[in-house]
Amino acid sequence: KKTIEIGVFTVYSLLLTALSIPDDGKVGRITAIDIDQHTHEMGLPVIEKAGVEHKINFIESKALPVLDKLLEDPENEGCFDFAYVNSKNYHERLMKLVKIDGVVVYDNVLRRGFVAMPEELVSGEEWKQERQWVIELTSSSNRPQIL
Ligand SMILES: C[S@@+](CC[C@H](N)C(=O)[O-])C[C@H]1O[C@@H](n2cnc3c(N)ncnc32)[C@H](O)[C@@H]1O
Repeated sequence: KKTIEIGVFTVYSLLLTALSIPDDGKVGRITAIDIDQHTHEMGLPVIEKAGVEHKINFIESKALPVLDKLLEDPENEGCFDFAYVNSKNYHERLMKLVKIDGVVVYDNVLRRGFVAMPEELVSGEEWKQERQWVIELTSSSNRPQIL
């Protein structure tokens, strides 16, 4: 019901979330953050056509300050059911904001398939670290679920 999306771009995934959550009459159930308002505006006509604009609270900003601001209010801890994100930089904060039985979806984490390869086939320290992070993240039993 209550979701957060970091990195909206031209609203492809945001539209799907907005169509999927129930329309319970409450506005702004999706907190959508992007540093670039222009790409969001490109997708806005589609959001309007789908009739889901009222569900979205778009914030033009870098994501970290918004997440920190949310966490200043203890009532926001564990308040999100779902998060959609494509960078590991927000992980620690999202673990506080998303409820215990919530779901965090990481987009773009297959990292050129490196996560499925033996480490010796992965070239570059940065990619090795990314690979290791994804493996640890997805094999941990921590809640919320990481998809
Ligand atoms: C790969 S796109 C997101 C794709 C989108 N989720 C979709 O399904 O189409 C990444 C987006 O992250 C945004 N972005 C990059 N750095 C950011 C930051 N520090 N805070 C918020 N948004 C950021 C970019 O402006 C870009 O729109």
